[in-house]
Amino acid sequence: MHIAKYNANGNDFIIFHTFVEVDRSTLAQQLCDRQKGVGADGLIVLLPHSEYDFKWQFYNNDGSIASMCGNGTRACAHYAFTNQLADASMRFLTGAGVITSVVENDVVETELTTPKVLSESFEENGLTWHFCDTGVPHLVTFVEDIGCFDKVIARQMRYKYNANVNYARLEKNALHVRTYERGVEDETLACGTGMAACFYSAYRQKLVGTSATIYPISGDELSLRIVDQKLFFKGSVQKVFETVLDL
Ligand SMILES: N[C@H](CCC[C@H](N)C(=O)O)C(=O)O
Repeated sequence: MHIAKYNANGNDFIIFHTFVEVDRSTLAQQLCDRQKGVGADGLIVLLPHSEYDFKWQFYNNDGSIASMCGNGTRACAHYAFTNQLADASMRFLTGAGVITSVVENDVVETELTTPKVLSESFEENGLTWHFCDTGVPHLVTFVEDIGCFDKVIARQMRYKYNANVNYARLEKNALHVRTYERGVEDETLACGTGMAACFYSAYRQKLVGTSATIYPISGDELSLRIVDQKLFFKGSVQKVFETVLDL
């Protein structure tokens, strides 16, 4: 099995393409295991599709299926273009709907799904939470010091609301974001839909304009912009290696 390992600003993925659509939850757990496998936050499998350039299967590293993955869309778009599976501008089907991504060298911009507010903002654990869906559900809280990211609180909120949990610090027109990711069950170095949820929550409160620079804990720089209620997420991706596994 030919696979590629991608790094999307600290969120890392194993990617391959195939004609065979089967449940790959167990394979995802095996390949994503950082001690016994290749190691990654998720597995992305590209499959043929009659209407779009391809469709994908996305698995978190615990084998759970997620409908969307912002960083994953950028990595798999680069993979698809590099492997001549799609042109530089492509449309592919995810569990959250059709995604458009555009590849330009190592920079990829994805038009995410239309964001949805999931509840009124609320207080819990001494913090104000905003709840939205940017392809998957995200809780967002704004803090003065991103160092106060509390994994115990994040884990508790993740299970109570079955959502990813983000702490964000606003700085002029930039956001610093830390994310506890559902399905990884830990903080990841970057979470695309999480960064988008933080930007969208800040935009709705008029804390940022129609675009902003976002810094995940990896320190990389990404950008988000909103046009006619559509979110555009842009940043670099890196193919770390490709190899053949005798699976
Ligand atoms: N862990 C997420 C899916 C991956 C999201 C993240 N890796 C991204 O870049 O959006 C969930 O199960 O809701």
